[in-house]
Amino acid sequence: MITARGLNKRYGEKLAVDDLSFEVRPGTVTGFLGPNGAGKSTTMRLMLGLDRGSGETLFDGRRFGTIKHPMREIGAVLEAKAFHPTRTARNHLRMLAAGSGIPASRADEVLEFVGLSDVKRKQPKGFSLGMAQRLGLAQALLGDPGTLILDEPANGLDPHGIHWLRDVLRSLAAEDRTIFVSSHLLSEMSLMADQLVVIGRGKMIYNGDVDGFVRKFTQTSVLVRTPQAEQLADALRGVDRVTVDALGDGALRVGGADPAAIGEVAYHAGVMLHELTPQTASLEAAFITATGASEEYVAHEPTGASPPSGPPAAGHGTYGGVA
Ligand SMILES: Nc1ncnc2c1ncn2[C@@H]1O[C@H](COP(=O)(O)OP(=O)(O)OP(=O)(O)O)[C@@H](O)[C@H]1O
Repeated sequence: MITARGLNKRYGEKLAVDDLSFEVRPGTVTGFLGPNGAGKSTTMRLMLGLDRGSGETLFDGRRFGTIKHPMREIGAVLEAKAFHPTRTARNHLRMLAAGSGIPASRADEVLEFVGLSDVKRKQPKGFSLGMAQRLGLAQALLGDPGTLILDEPANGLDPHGIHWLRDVLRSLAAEDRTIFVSSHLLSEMSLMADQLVVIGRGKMIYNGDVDGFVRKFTQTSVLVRTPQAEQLADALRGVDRVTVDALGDGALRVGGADPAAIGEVAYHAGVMLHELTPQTASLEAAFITATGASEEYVAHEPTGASPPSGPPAAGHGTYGGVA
């Protein structure tokens, strides 16, 4: 169990982490989500005592700095490619193992586990980002820790690699480990996480399960098709808190009422229905609603002509930062 209380970090005038408190429970994958620059990496560094700030993080009741062999309890990867460039992957892990009283044979085990056996005698400087991420995970797992803290571990992995990572994290969580993993991408988090801690501009936006996040930040709607669209729209607009958008061709998008309520209104108005379909809100939509106002870096639409070359500038709601 990780317990973070009142974490704060200021860079000059800027409050990068603003009074964050949360818990990460064992047996679950907890996703740490936020747009670029939200403060995820800074929070993780604070948790591990690698950055000065205020607040406290306890790992099963103890601060990181008081744990005798941290590698055996907490596996952390905060930066991909943080390896000695010329030492082989295997030697890199064997050296770390020796420093923590872990048998050297464990290096080969974890390299096999992350799929790097074939390149274990190679130097990480030639590794792709995806391979470096796998080596980072191998390093984190070296001491068979009960807690994992991973900053953007899916960054650089191909779709196959992301599915592999999801399966790995889920199976580690199923062994009752505590897994805290950051990403700025909803698509990844929705695959991997059971629980979410969502931040924007250093502040807590949401802390709870993935479904609850979608429910809280999206307004679910119902698609209705009827040959009497105008008549039904009039009847529905008379109901408190119901919103109706006419989509054309006899289709309406209705918010604020479930299919049963819409069916009843239609029945009483003498309207025949051809379709009544709840629209499931995506995690992506929830993320944009939740963090839209707190995005740190937003590319703006060009005001004049399009740039002479390259892709068009991204609009609000994309999180490809322009740091
Ligand atoms: N060493 C530093 N000096 C000054 N400001 C910093 C420093 N490190 C981070 N920041 C600022 O603190 C804020 C949080 O940065 P952080 O890297 O923690 O965000 P993040 O959520 O990890 O972003 P990303 O998803 O882009 O990695 C940002 O506005 C960033 O510019």
